[in-house]
Amino acid sequence: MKIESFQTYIVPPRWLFLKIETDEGISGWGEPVIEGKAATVETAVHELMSQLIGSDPFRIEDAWEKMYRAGFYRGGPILMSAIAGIDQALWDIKGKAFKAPIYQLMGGAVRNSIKVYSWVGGDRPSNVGAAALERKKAGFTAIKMNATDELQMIDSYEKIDDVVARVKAIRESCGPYFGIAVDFHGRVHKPMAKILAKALEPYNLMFMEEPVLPQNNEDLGKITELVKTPIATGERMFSRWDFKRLLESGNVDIIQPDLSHAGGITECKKIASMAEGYDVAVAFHCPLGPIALASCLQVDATVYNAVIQEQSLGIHYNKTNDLLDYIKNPEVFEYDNGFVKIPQGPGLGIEVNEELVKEKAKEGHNWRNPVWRHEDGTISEW
Ligand SMILES: O=C(O)[C@@H](O)[C@H](O)[C@H](O)CO
Ligand SMILES: [Mg+2]
Repeated sequence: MKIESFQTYIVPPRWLFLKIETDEGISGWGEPVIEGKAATVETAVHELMSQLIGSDPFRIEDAWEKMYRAGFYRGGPILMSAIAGIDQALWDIKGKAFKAPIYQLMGGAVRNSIKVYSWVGGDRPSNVGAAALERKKAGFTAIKMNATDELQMIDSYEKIDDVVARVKAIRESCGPYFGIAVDFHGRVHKPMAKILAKALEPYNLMFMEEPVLPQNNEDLGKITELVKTPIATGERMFSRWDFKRLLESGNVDIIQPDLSHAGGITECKKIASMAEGYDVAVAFHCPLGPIALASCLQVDATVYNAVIQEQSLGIHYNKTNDLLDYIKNPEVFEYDNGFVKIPQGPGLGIEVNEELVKEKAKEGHNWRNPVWRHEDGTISEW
């Protein structure tokens, strides 16, 4: 079998899909995207794919090493996201060719399903508390919320009180054992991160995410000295080489590589194995589309230390939304009591609705991260 051709599709709300075709009629799908830079990643996909046309799609490790090593420059969000989507599509092809779900080709399953969390938003404590309770009633056992817009180096204790009030509202509406994760989103500078972490500690969080920016990961030790709360980070780290120092530091409890940003199925399985050696858990990051989610679930099936899966389906997970619209078999994501079952179909287990993808690609998208500014006019962390 040979890789014959490929197409990329920029589709709403902010995604990029890739289809790779072989000379034997089997094709596979990937989702190579970094939010806000879809067109840049698309260009990288085209450059990388030009070196794969004509090669054997089953030699995924070889394709990965070629994309990673032969280019001299390596790593970072753009290249690793491009590699990620190509890698997913090659695994999808291989699974379909062998008529097996990808996890069967990766050593087989250690679990049948994985716990998921939903995201909740809202400015007022009462709204956030009610939104979390709706998720709980819909079957979720855990949610994640953003802490705040930004906390600058020195900032107001009023903002700290506001975050605490929202977390308290969820704790009160959903009870003592409901999972609450708080995403600091790298928006909280170190001096205030210490204060916020301490203020949230009494609420028994499931985890605190990106308490500092990944560029400042050495400061995680300052946080772990202060609080017992599990620390999660990794959505902006892109390879084993990015994760190795973090794991060696001992200052992380849950890593969150993204299957569409960090080199795909092949690389994320390896990152997860490294973490297992440090007794560190994995919660794959995935605020993305159906191909990314399907890829995560295949790897979750094989990773012993995977503890929970992010996914962008919320309270309406059993109704129509962007993620489900793009596939012909939305029932493949089967939710039950806060868990989603591992899909069992060949490859990624999803049937992409190609007609709709083509239709939506005519519309495309121009999604950009919003730009925020502080009172004094300076740019805010997003
Ligand atoms: O943990 C999350 O899902 C967020 O941090 C998103 O990745 C971020 O807003 C970029 O889309
Ligand atoms: Mg995050």
